[in-house]
Amino acid sequence: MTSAPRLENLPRTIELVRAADGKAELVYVDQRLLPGELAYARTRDWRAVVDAVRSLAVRGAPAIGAAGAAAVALWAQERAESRAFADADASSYLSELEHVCAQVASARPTAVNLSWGVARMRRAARGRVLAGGGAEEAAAALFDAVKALEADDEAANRAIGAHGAALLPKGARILTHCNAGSLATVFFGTALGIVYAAAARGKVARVYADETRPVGQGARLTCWELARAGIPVTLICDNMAASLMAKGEVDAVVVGADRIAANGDVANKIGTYGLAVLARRHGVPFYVAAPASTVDKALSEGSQIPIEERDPAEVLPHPIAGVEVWNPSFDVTPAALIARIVTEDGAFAPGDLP
Ligand SMILES: CSC[C@H]1O[C@H](OP(=O)(O)O)[C@H](O)[C@@H]1O
Repeated sequence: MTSAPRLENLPRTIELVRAADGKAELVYVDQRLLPGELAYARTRDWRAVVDAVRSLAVRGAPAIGAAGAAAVALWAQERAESRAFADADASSYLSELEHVCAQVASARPTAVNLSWGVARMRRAARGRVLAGGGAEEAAAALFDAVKALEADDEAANRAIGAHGAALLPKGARILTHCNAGSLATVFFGTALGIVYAAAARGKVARVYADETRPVGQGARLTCWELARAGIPVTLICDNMAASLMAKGEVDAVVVGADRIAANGDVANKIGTYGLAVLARRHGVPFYVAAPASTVDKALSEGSQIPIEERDPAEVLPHPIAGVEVWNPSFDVTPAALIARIVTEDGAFAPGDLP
């Protein structure tokens, strides 16, 4: 069985910091360069953060939620620097705030964490300004609000890990899809957070990682992360999962989520739905790990979840004349195929989410 995971070998994925000059600056791992290079990007420009989310330099539902929040905080800093609050009344500030929040939230449509993180910052800024605070006070309040969101994310992930680890048998062989690891969050991860918590309890024999076409988050990110943490990991092609389950090599499937509808339908990386069908066929429990902020009670069922379609070049880098490409980045797994949804509040049957 595994020993304690070497979490000290994992980077903090994204962090808003105070630079030497006291200004807020976002530091994040540029995940496009992994596994070849662990490189950090630094920016004070909220527009660059939006680009980083769109380009998958920062990806993973909770991580893009933190990025969205930081983008609003960086705008507030830029606004405070650009001109005194005195030359524009609160209503123009709040109008600009709405415009920036809408732009940041539009960076990627499926993960509700992005719009949730932006909305949390919008509330913080509005509260400060409507209470009579100026642009400087609003910027300072947003910096603190982002730090609180970062701390909340890691705490939620560790709670998810503990609840999820309790579901797994000793010697568990776990199949996962995409990357719902520390790299998909501020730190610790959701699906891989369950792996880390279970490994710390000596319950993990091995993780099988789907490569996850077309962007390869499993091959590039999950394998890199688990290997650095000292967790035994085997990479498989997405089309090998069925045979692995047929051989009886999988005790549980554990994946992340980008948005969960009120009835427990789950949007996650494309290919998740197929894994859930295979798991049901082979009697393998299918677990979804996500913070409660991923649950969107405004949507009654999964068919209402917006599914991002990305550049066809991700699938076919060299176009072939006459060949169309369909590249949805997510799919929806019906609640009926899910054994438990694990949040920081516990492990729930899909229809019983609080
Ligand atoms: C911890 S949830 C991460 C979630 O996000 C991933 O998508 P992407 O890499 O495109 O941001 C995938 O759906 C993961 O399950």
